[in-house]
Amino acid sequence: MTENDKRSSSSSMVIGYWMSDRKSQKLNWIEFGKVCRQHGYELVKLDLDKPLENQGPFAVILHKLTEIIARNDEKAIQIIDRIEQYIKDHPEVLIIDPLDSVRTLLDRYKTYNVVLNTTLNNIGVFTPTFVEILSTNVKDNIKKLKNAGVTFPFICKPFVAQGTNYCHQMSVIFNERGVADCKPPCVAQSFINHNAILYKLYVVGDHYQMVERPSLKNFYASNDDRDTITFDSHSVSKSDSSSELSVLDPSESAKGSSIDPIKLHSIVKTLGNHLNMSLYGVDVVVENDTNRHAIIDINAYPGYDGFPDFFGKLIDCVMSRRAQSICSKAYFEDSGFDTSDSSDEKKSRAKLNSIN
Ligand SMILES: Nc1ncnc2c1ncn2[C@@H]1O[C@H](COP(=O)(O)OP(=O)(O)OP(=O)(O)O)[C@@H](O)[C@H]1O
Ligand SMILES: O=P(O)(O)O[C@H]1[C@H](OP(=O)(O)O)[C@@H](OP(=O)(O)O)[C@@H](O)[C@@H](O)[C@@H]1OP(=O)(O)O
Ligand SMILES: [Mg+2]
Ligand SMILES: [Mg+2]
Repeated sequence: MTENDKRSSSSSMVIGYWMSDRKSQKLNWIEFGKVCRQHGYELVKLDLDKPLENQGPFAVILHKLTEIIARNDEKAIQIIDRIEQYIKDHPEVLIIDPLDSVRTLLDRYKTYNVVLNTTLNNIGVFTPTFVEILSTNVKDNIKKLKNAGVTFPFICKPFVAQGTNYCHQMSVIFNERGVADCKPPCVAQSFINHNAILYKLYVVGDHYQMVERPSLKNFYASNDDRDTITFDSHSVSKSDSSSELSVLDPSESAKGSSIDPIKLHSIVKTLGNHLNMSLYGVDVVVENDTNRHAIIDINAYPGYDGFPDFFGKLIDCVMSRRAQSICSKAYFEDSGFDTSDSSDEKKSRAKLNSIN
């Protein structure tokens, strides 16, 4: 009897997972195996070099494939194609999270547009003005920045948001001379002064948690010829970061910004609907003086550093998402929809949403 035969004859359902060894070590992932067993699930690591058909059957696929999607070389494309084919052939499998939704978050420009298209603006939550920079032509870029309303200082972020070794390399640009330092393809985004405090919202299905982190200090449009500052975001906003870029000028008082729990709740509820993701993180800063809340970054499957009982909430998320998907499939089938046809399912999901 093979491992797969044994599995299919046992009563536990299988969660196939993949994340890098580095990530699983960081999360102490072995512990999650125990939590899964307590809830009737078996946790099996996917072998991405082999067909998934021989490794299942899976009830759930749980992954952090950001670095493979972002790699985009021949081998990576083959791996992702194989996973997508398996998902297509097995519509009953729950995937956390859908690859298309993850792809959106891997593109900072698309991500900011998602936020822009929500109603969050009505409650004082916004995404700072941004524009995509695709060329190295400084004159054209200055024009583009002006037309979009991006103001100095602004922050330049690589298009790719996660999973590469350059995606966290950023710069703060103070003047037209600095525009030459933009490294396309990137997104230029107006800098929001926020007294060097970042709020990270970690979301696991219906649960979320806020943690406070250090952030960049206040910067002002300078009349002088100030040089561009370049930095690695991971040296600024980790729980143990102590970058000199986070130290406020002596003339500034570190007045605590007032984070609004209702706004945070609305951010999670609203983005949950728009992103179609269960595992993500939202970075928020509170603008000095106005108290408006700015969403400056959204990450697929973030670090969850400081999230209490992450594994308990993760298994809870898996189980409730499975229940939702089983109920909605039953509803669609009762309504005569073909659930193997994703366009049909989209139409009926819209109908279901309008009823709920
Ligand atoms: N528009 C902005 N205004 C002010 N500060 C910003 C802005 N955008 C980013 N920052 C600062 O730069 C840091 C890095 O930006 P961002 O969160 O977009 O990078 P990242 O590499 O995607 O981070 P993560 O590690 O969370 O994925 C933030 O933690 C914050 O301190
Ligand atoms: O380094 P941490 O553990 O904190 O997690 C970071 C995570 O690294 P990982 O690869 O180890 O998951 C990053 O993913 P990649 O860019 O590497 O894809 C990205 O999601 C960050 O936003 C996370 O930072 P956080 O937002 O939680 O502070
Ligand atoms: Mg961030
Ligand atoms: Mg990010």
